[in-house]
Amino acid sequence: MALTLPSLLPTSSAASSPSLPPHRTLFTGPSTLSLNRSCRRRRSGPRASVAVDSPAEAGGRGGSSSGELLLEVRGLSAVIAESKKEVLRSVDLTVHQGEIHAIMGRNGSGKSTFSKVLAGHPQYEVTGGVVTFKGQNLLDMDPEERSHAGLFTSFQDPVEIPDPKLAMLNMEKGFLDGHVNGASGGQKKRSEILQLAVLGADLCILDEIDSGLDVDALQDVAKAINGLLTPDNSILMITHYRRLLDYIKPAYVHIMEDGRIIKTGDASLAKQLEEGGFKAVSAT
Ligand SMILES: Nc1ncnc2c1ncn2[C@@H]1O[C@H](COP(=O)(O)OP(=O)(O)OP(=O)(O)O)[C@@H](O)[C@H]1O
Repeated sequence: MALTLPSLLPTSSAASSPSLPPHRTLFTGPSTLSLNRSCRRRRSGPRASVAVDSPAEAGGRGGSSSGELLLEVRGLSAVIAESKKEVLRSVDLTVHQGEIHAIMGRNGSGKSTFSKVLAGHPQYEVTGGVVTFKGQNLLDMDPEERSHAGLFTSFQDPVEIPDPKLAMLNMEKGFLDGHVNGASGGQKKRSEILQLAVLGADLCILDEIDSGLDVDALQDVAKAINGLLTPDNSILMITHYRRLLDYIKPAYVHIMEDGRIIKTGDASLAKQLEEGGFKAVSAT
C-alpha cells in the first residue's frame, strides 16, 4: 500500500487513539451506538426512475472494465423523519467494484442526505426504493451492520469522540484533545482518512473530503485515498470542486438536483459544470 499513515495525522500519537470497529460509520450527531433503525425502509415499491444510466465509456478509474456489482440504488426516496419533508426523490445509482464515482450539485440538492441515508442515519426515513449492497438488502441493516458489511462513510463535519468512550478504554480524559477533538477541520479530515486506511472498506463514501483542506493537505489526502484503491473497492465522493477530481479521477460524474440524480456522465461533465455553472448541466 503506497500510504504513509503518520503523514495523515496531526501528530503521530493519534495513530494509537481508540480505533473503531471495522468499517464504522461516523455520525456527527448521536453516537453510532445509539442509532436506531428509523432509516430502514418504511415501505417498498420503487418510484419511477429518473436517473440516466452510466455511460459506456469514461475516462476515470473503472470506466472500461467493471468489476462485480457492489451497490445498486433503485428509486430511493426519503423524508426527514421529524418533518416528513421529502429530501430524496427516486435516486438511481449503480456502483461496481473498482469504480470511482463523484456526485456534484448545488447547495441543498440532497448530496449529503443521500450519503447519510445510505449509511442509515436516523434523521431520515426511507419511503421508497431498493438498495442492494454486495447482494444484501442495505435498507434492512442497521448502521452498525452497514459498516460491518463494508460501507465506510466520511461526513462533512467529522465526529468528535465523547469522553465516556475514553472511559470505556480506561484512557485519560483529554487524551484526544488536539489529536481528534479540538483538531482543525483539515486535521480531522486527515484522521478520517487514517481510519479508512486502517479499517478498509468495500465502498467509501466521502462527503466533501476536500472542504477545509489547504492545497498540500488536499494532495496528501488524495494521495492516501489513491493508495488505498484496489480493483475490489470503490469510492463515491461528493464534492463541489473539480480540483479534487484532478487528483482522484472518477469514471462517472453524477449531477444531483432537487433530491434526484438528473445527469450522469464522465469527468468532462465536471469540466462543463465548472465552465458553465449548473445551468450548463441542468435537466432542462
Ligand atoms: N436533518 C435535516 N433537517 C432539516 N432539513 C434537512 C435535514 N437534512 C437535509 N435537510 C434539507 O434537505 C436539503 C438537502 O440537504 P443536503 O445537506 O443533503 O444538501 P447538499 O446537496 O449536501 O448541500 P451542500 O452542498 O450545501 O452540502 C436541504 O434543503 C436541507 O436543508
